Amino acid sequence: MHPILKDIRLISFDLDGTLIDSVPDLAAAVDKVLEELDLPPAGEVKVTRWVGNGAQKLVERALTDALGEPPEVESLEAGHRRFLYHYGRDPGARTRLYPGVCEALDALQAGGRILTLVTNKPYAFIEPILAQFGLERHFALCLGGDSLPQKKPDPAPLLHVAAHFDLPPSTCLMVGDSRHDIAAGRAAGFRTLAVPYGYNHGEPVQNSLPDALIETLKELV
Ligand SMILES: O=C(O)COP(=O)(O)O
Ligand SMILES: [Mg+2]
Repeated sequence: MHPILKDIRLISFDLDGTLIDSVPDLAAAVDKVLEELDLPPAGEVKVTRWVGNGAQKLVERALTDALGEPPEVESLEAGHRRFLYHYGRDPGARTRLYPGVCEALDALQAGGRILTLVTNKPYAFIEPILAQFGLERHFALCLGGDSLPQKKPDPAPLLHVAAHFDLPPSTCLMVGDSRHDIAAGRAAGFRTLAVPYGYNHGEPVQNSLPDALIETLKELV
């Protein structure tokens, strides 16, 4: 067992870039939106740097890049709607689990810890993706980026989770791939653990000074 788990009763996992490599499907949906607008495709390398602040922000970054200036409000809203449509058709088609995810979730759950999911991804996509990998039974509570008025890096989703289970934040751990996970965790009073293989706007997540860093989730258990 990793030493950071001592006294930890609840763990909140980030989804994109932590449990799943979702960029192939996110990039495909972004590129469909751009294609409908006769704009050039963005591709996976750019999308990897844009993931992390939810679907609308992803579309805004893609449109800004393609247009050379921020989109009008109406174009952004339309692009966001088209993105949700395209991504929602099969959100897990080319998405893969990272190594060690199943083993870690199984072992942590068997060890009696409460597992929760706190992602900035829209809530509607969580269940189909978890179900595709047989992971839905692991999580006692899932929050999407649109579940509350605030999303990570705001601490509100994590504070909501801790309060829901009536636990002090100091007994909770946030596990994520980006500076938004570490900032939210720290602001909520959670302990923080980072994985380096995900998406962090092209910056090493170590720069956010998490309490600990592991190479894969296998190291947790
Ligand atoms: O949808 C996003 O932008 C990122 O989602 P995440 O919070 O699961 O990394
Ligand atoms: Mg992430």
